[in-house]
Order: sequence, then C-alpha cells, then structure tokens
Amino acid sequence: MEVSITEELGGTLKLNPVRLREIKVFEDTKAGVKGLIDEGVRKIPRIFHHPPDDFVKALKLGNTEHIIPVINLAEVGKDLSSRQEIIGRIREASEKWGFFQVVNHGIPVTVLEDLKNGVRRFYEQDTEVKKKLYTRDQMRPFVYNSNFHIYSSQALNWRDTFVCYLVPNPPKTEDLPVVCRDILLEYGNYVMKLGISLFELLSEALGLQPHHLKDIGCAEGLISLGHYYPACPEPELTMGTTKHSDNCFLTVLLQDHIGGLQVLYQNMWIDIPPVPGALVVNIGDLLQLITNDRFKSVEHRVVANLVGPRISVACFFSEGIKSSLKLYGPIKELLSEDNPPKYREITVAEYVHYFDGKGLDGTSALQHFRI
Ligand SMILES: O=C(O)CCC(=O)C(=O)O
Ligand SMILES: [Fe+2]
Repeated sequence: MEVSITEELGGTLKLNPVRLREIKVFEDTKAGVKGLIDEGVRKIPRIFHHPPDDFVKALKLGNTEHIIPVINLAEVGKDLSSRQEIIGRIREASEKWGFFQVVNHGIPVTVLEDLKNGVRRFYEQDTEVKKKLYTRDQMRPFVYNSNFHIYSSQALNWRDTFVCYLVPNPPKTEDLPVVCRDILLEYGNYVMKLGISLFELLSEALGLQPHHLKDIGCAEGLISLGHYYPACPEPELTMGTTKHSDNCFLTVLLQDHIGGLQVLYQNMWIDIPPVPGALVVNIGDLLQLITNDRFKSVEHRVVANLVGPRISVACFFSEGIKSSLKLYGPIKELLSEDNPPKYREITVAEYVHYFDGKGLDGTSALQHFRI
C-alpha cells in the first residue's frame, strides 16, 4: 500500500506557474506547516485555501453528545451474553456509521499518553534535525513530510505527517527518530493485538467464524501515521485533513483532546468528540468491498482549528506484502441469490493504484470496482 492512504484523491491537476512556485517555496523549507507557524505567519498562504463547499452542512452538537457509539470492550470477556451484546453494537455501528470508539481496549492510558508526547517531541524538536528526515522517497522506513500529494492536491492541508510501516517488516530501531522510536514500536505491538481482537468481533458480527478475517489476511500489515495539526490563524479558509475514506481494511485512530474529526452521515458532518482513553475505530474501503457493502467505509475529515497543535496517530490494517497477487472480493459465505457480489475480485495493489491515481471527481474509489 502506498503512503497516500489518507490523502485527497489526487488526480493530476494542471498547476499554474505561480501556484507551482508557491508550493515549491513551501516544500523547500522542509519545515512543513509547523515551520510556517514558527515563522509567525498570521495569514495562511493561498496554496492552503480550500474551496468554500468544503464547509457546508456541519451538524452542531454539544461537546458531550456521542452520536457515534462508544463501546466498552471490557464487557467482551464478562460472559457470553455481554459478548453477544458488544458484537451486536459493533455490527450496528459498522453498518450504519462505519465508525465507533472503544474504551477498555487493553492499551494502557500511559502508553497512549507516551505516544502523543513522542509524536509531539518529534515535531517540536530542532528543525535542522527534523529536516534531515523530510523526504518524498516512499521506500524509506520513516517518511516525514507535509501533504503527501503536494503537487496534485487542489488545496493543501494544514498538517504535517510521518509514515512508518510497522508490520510485517518492522523498521530497525536506528531507522526511527530517537525521540519517539521506542513508543512507536511498543504502541504498534499493542495495536496489533487490539486489531486481531477487533477482527474477531467483526467476523462474528458478520456471522463468520471468529478467525475468518484474520485468516484471509486482514491483519497482515500495519502502517502508522503520526499527524501534527499546528494551530491555524485562519481555520475557516483551510482543512486539517480533506474528506476521504481510508483505503485499508480497518483503522485504529488515537486523537488527542483538541477535536476536529468529523464523519459524513446523510450529507451532514458529525463530530467525533475526543473521549479520554478511547480509540476511534473505522471501517476501510477494503472491508466494505469484502463484506459486499454490509460494513461501510465512510468519508471523514479533520477541520482546522485556532487552537493547537492537535496530535493524532492513525494505524491502518492492510495487506502485508505490497505487491501480493492475492485476490480480494466479496466473501463467499456472505453472498446469496438475494445478495450477489457487488464487486469484482481485485488485488490490494490494484485498488491502491487506482485510489492514488483517481481524479478529483468526488466519488468513492470503490465504485470503479463494482460489477
Ligand atoms: O487526524 C485524524 O483524526 C484523522 C486522520 C485520518 O483520517 C487518517 O489518517 O486517515
Ligand atoms: Fe482517515
């Protein structure tokens, strides 16, 4: 899977020379959006301006309202009926929202705190040290830059990101930044365990054997992304992360207390408010495909904020080997005369290639593979 998982659907845009020059100036600083803030920028550069239709239809909620369910995983081990109840809630959330939050997920709160601090340390270390890791070479074990599709995006995001493949070939410790290497590897081990439990519950929610999703390879690869959203002086003009769906099987996301993550439901943006100690879980495009649309991979975004920085870490479960020839299509056990396959069989590489190369037409990449 390519690094551009979370990015806007980057077709090749014809850049005018002025815009190109402005992007190049920004790129050459190798200091990312954080660098602009360090310089004291009060007006955000034009390359970050988004078209106004990104800002319509947000459902206003109080901070404490949770439309997206918060599920207590401690209940899973209590007794059979509690387990069935949790599976039912996961099924409902995955069919309706494509998103839920989990608490008592087995990852100690201290580990979550250490991870957020580690990501923050990375971005807030000496710029000259950080610059050495700024790269667009996706073959590197640790890729830090701002805006994956910097030349093909219609508008840049107010965010810097690093990407690191954790499973199946973990990076060598020395390939990771000193300030966050240990916690990144430790967190990866925890997320892997949590992911395997979630795939069991999701398998059962589909009426399959508990090991089904794991056995077909959904948990073979794990990629981590450490996002840093600096405070933004003009949040109404830009976006932290453009709307997108994730091109993996499943995402486990740690967000800090700032907020700004929203999910699209019936043409409305709904907040996913931060819950202390919780992790956000969402269904990716590949899980929607193999469940024949039963579970939904839903578009989401992060709005920019006057307050910051906001820190989040997204972990994507995907295929282990990037160029595998393994085919994925709707799971046979889920199909019937009334529910024929909606997608053809594809390799993950084929999917990711299409996702990355698709033009900015506002449709889901999944549509391309529909029968
Ligand atoms: O920062 C966040 O909360 C969301 C990031 C995201 O959607 C992604 O990495 O795919
Ligand atoms: Fe995402």
